[in-house]
Amino acid sequence: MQVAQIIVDVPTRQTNNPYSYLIPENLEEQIQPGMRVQVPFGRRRVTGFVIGLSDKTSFDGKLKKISSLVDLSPVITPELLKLSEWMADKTFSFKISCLQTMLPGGMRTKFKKKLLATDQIRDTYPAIFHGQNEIDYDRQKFNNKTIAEILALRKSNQIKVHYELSSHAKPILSRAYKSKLNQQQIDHVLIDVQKRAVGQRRLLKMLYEQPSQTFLQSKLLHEGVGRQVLDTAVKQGWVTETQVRRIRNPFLQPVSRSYPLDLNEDQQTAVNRINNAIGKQTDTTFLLEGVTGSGKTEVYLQAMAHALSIGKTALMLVPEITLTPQIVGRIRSRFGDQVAMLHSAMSSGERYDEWQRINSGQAKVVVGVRSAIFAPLKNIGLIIMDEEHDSSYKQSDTPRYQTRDVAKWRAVYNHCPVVLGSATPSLESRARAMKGVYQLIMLPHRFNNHALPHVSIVDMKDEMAHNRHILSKRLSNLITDRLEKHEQIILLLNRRGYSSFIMCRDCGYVPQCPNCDISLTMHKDTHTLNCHLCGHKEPIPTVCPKCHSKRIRHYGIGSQQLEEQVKDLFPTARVLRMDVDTTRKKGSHEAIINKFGAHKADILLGTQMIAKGLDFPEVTLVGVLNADSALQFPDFRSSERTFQLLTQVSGRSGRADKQGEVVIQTFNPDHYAIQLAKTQDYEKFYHTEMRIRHLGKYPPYYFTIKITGSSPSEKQTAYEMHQIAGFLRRYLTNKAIVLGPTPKTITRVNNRYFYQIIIKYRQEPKLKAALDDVLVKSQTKQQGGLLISIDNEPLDFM
Ligand SMILES: Nc1ncnc2c1ncn2[C@@H]1O[C@H](COP(=O)(O)OP(=O)(O)OP(=O)(O)O)[C@@H](O)[C@H]1O
Ligand SMILES: [Zn+2]
Ligand SMILES: [Zn+2]
Repeated sequence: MQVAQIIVDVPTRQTNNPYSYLIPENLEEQIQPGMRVQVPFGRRRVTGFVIGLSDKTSFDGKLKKISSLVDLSPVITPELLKLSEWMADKTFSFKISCLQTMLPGGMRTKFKKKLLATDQIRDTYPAIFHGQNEIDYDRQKFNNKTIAEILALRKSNQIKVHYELSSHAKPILSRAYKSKLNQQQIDHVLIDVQKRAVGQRRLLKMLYEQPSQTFLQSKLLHEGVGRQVLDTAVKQGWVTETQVRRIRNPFLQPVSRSYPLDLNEDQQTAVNRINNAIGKQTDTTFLLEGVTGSGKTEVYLQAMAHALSIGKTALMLVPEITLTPQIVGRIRSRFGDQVAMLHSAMSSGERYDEWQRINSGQAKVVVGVRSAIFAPLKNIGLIIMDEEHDSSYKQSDTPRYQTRDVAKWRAVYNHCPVVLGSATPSLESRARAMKGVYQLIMLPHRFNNHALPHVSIVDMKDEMAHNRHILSKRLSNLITDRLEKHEQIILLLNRRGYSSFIMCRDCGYVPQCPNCDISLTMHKDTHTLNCHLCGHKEPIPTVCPKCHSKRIRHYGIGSQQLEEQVKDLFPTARVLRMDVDTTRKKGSHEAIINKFGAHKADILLGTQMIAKGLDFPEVTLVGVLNADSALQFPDFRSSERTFQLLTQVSGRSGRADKQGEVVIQTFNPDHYAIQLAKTQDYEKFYHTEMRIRHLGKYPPYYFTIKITGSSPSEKQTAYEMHQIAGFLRRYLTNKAIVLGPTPKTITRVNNRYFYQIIIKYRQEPKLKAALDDVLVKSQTKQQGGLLISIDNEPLDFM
């Protein structure tokens, strides 16, 4: 008898290793690693992932049996199974969490399975299909013998399995028609149809040419066969009406085909080096450092094309906010229907359909955000991470993985290169390139040698003395100038660390969240004060609860207010706003960008969303309204973030023939991150920042670990965290630096108190063992609700 090793869906330390279950006899041939099953666990029934199979002989004692199958074919590839093991280890998380993370959202929760059969199979297996082409698998009570039969059919591809989300993602069915006549009969009918009945003749011709084809109604209508004609055709018995499942199409608009462009010398060198590695199947990591507008995208496209040309697939990742229709359009125009897209703004049904196209090998190019790194793509020839420095590549919840590391793991597995691309590489990556761990490829000039934009800095301290408007004199003069010249403008409101709150002008009172140590943010659209951490909401007060003054006002500025002010100042300008509020609806992000791209607006204003990736030739002015709001963060990476953001957004200006200009408004005009963004001198920034990191013993000179502990009692959190810090100091070498515990910047969230410990180290062979020990102890003791989490290479120390 065979035994399956199963990781059960019970996320605890004790259940982190596989359990063995007997495979029911009928299913022995069918169960494969990567499928999900239901198993008895204690008194419950839980889902689990089969990760391996073995012979019973090595087991004594009584094993429980697998109760039922969840999947009829593997949903996790052998590669991803292996990856999950590595990832659990690397991110200090449970294997089950890693496996779950790899599945597209919809499949993690509720879904139904449909079996789809051809007419022939339907009739051969009446006990399964009862004369239908499509049945609900879960509704039927099949015995194991029938299930084995179904699995065999599925394995030999004689039937198809389709997952359907039971709740929101219903399949889309389209009306369609199929000929009931053979060609001879059609000939016959045609004799009787009058010449004037153009529609009928057209339909019959189409049926004649493809008698076994199922025609979508939409296609027929498009071809000039009207509804009336179709009704007649059904009545006359020429066709039958049916429904077909339509694959959801996440690409809203068709794109026209594009062809490889002639590369300039730098681009050609880059492509040659990457293609060479693709051909040789080496797992080299390249850092493609190219200034904004240098043409990195074309390099990606041609390297991907090379991977496809030798029969491989390609995976390209982009940050959440740059997965703009623009970049997807460029990729799709080159590779057509081979492209699958994975993005969080897609419905779970769409994501499932795309995932399915990838899993089945139909899609050969995948473009997506962070989670797309788990696409079940086989035979990968190239992995690209655009804007590799972007913080969205690090997952902030468990499993806290860094996409870059996963990409490198998959590259090793697939023997393919990774390309990390950026105008402002992360210090980590650039430092690795300097050490020769990565290969550095530079694109130092803009395409066609267009000049980088001219950047000026406005000191808002001076400005405030005579102008209390959010737009400085210089910026508004330039806006007027551009409007006159009929050129376009982008205005960025930096929202990181910036919120719009209300304050009493008489006593200084600021409303706070009752559950968290943070002030409430004003939401004009819902007329509420909201807590961004726990979701608490309350009405906006009209009198100060503390001193009863009526002068309780709104401070700070949101993009909505900015829009109003800009419209006030420039009443004739056509203004578009892009932020979370205006992009909530599906397709709205795309609509705004298309509108701006078609020059149906003069000013595009918004938050970080507009900072990256956009390529519009008519944009010749970029204004940054509050450059330094991120600088005030107590975080060692805040200078790097600020520099990157300013360089990126400046890079939107003057990308074509016209010289671009940038105005940066700031209260810290002398800060090096701002000064160096002015000259867009990455090289100097890199060296300056590296010196600071060296002095402060920060990454990339040191590796870091953040341990966060929380409980409902502050005293207890502090006590337990002191114990842990003490243990680490005793256990690790004296070269490791253990900082804390300290309360986190926002100590109380949802009435739990958060403390943290930071470990900095260069080489610490016993670190892994120590941290595992911390986790095991915290779980077994449960310590009255103390929850511990470990973040390997955290993005911040806050
Ligand atoms: N070989 C080429 N021939 C013609 N045009 C090109 C070529 N390479 C790039 N371009 C054009 O140059 C512009 C900038 O290229 P692209 O958008 O790829 O830059 P990028 O390096 O990705 O910049 P950013 O980092 O700012 O997004 C685009 O309009 C692109 O079409
Ligand atoms: Zn007051
Ligand atoms: Zn709160």
